[in-house]
Amino acid sequence: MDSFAYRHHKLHAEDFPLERMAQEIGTPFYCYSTETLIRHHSVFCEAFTDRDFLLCYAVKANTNQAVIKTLADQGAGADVVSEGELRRALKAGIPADKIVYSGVAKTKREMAYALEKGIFQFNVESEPELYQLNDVASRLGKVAAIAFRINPDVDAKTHAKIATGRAENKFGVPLKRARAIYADAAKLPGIRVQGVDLHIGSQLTDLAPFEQAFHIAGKLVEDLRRDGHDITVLDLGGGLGIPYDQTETAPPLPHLYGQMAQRIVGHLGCKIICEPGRLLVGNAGILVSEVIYVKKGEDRNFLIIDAAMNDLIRPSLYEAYHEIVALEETGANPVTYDIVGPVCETGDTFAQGRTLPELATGDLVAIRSAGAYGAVMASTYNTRRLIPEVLVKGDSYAVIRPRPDYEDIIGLDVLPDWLD
Ligand SMILES: Cc1ncc(COP(=O)(O)O)c(C=O)c1O
Ligand SMILES: N[C@@H](CCCC[NH3+])C(=O)O
Repeated sequence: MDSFAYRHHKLHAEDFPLERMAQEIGTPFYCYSTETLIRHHSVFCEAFTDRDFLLCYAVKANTNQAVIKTLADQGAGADVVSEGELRRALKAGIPADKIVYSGVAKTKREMAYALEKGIFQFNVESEPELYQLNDVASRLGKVAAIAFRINPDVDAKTHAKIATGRAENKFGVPLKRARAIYADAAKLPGIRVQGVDLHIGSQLTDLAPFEQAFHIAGKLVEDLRRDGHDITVLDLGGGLGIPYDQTETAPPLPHLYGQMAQRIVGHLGCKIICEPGRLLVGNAGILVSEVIYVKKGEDRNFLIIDAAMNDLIRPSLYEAYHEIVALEETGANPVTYDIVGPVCETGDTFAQGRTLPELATGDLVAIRSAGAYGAVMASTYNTRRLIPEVLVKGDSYAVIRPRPDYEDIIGLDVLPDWLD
């Protein structure tokens, strides 16, 4: 098993008391490992040693305040896409000058907030956004440091819903118009052009699309410098994939990604920014759930667990594979199950045809690789409560986000007088 997998034996290690946690907290819950977060952060940074490098954790992957703080304490910056994420990153202690702001639809309010905080860079994705940022900055007497996110029209060879670098995707400015757009930006008093940015998609399992995109970005940096722009920053985005299925070949490790990046763009002497999200947190988290019923269908066994699509939507939304393991290795006979949740949709299925030791009501299972795009994409569908998030450090754990009371969900609705 490679160093990026959330090590299975950890589930049973004495210092990782999942069964006790389940009793104390109740299921389902997310559990994150401090040790794994720190290891992933350092492995990624080591891939870019000896150069001006900033890791900006894409906080959208997991916005748990303790997770962000753990990475902030390691020196991570942040990639944010909303005022909420910016507030979270600042609250976790990430200095504004280590924060980049991505996203296709930054509002005036969000721009003003980020300018007031003095973030390192706006990654601008369109001309209208450029002009609006110039207006907001000028009004505040500020100058916004920017990179344009370019759309290199590269196929990231990942799930269509998370590929972002093709011409038909909404992201970035078209490469063909990039030089003209940079020329326009250079004339604006509220704007200081400093970089080039890209992000071609998520869960990439092959280096080739990255390499293609980095070539394009590198060539653009050279062209822009020839046009007279002082380009000092190259933001390569995130997207490096993680192993979800241990039976498949693992995606390339960060040191290979780093070597490739340095080979393609190292000579430019730019400050390199990377925005990994999933890679840092994905395999640092699991979702622990309890079996409610085992139900015999016409031709299959359903393992009905207390977690559902509203807690972890990736299998329903992307047909994503997550390994599911029994917490106790009982040695019971293997049984093949469809593993489903309680929500009233057929899509509330975590896995089909999985073989596990025979399980019964009350047994615990862990859904692995659930640290990225898990809790952050949760909803209260079926009026289910958001589930607790727990951080483990050594032999202790802390509930970072407790399970809310039902009244805290239901009481959010304020009835008008005429219904009172
Ligand atoms: C602009 C940007 N940067 C970084 C990321 C992080 O991607 P990943 O979690 O795949 O590393 C994303 C999400 O895909 C993104 O949209
Ligand atoms: N939500 C996606 C990743 C999206 C990346 C965001 N830019 C997933 O679970 O795989």
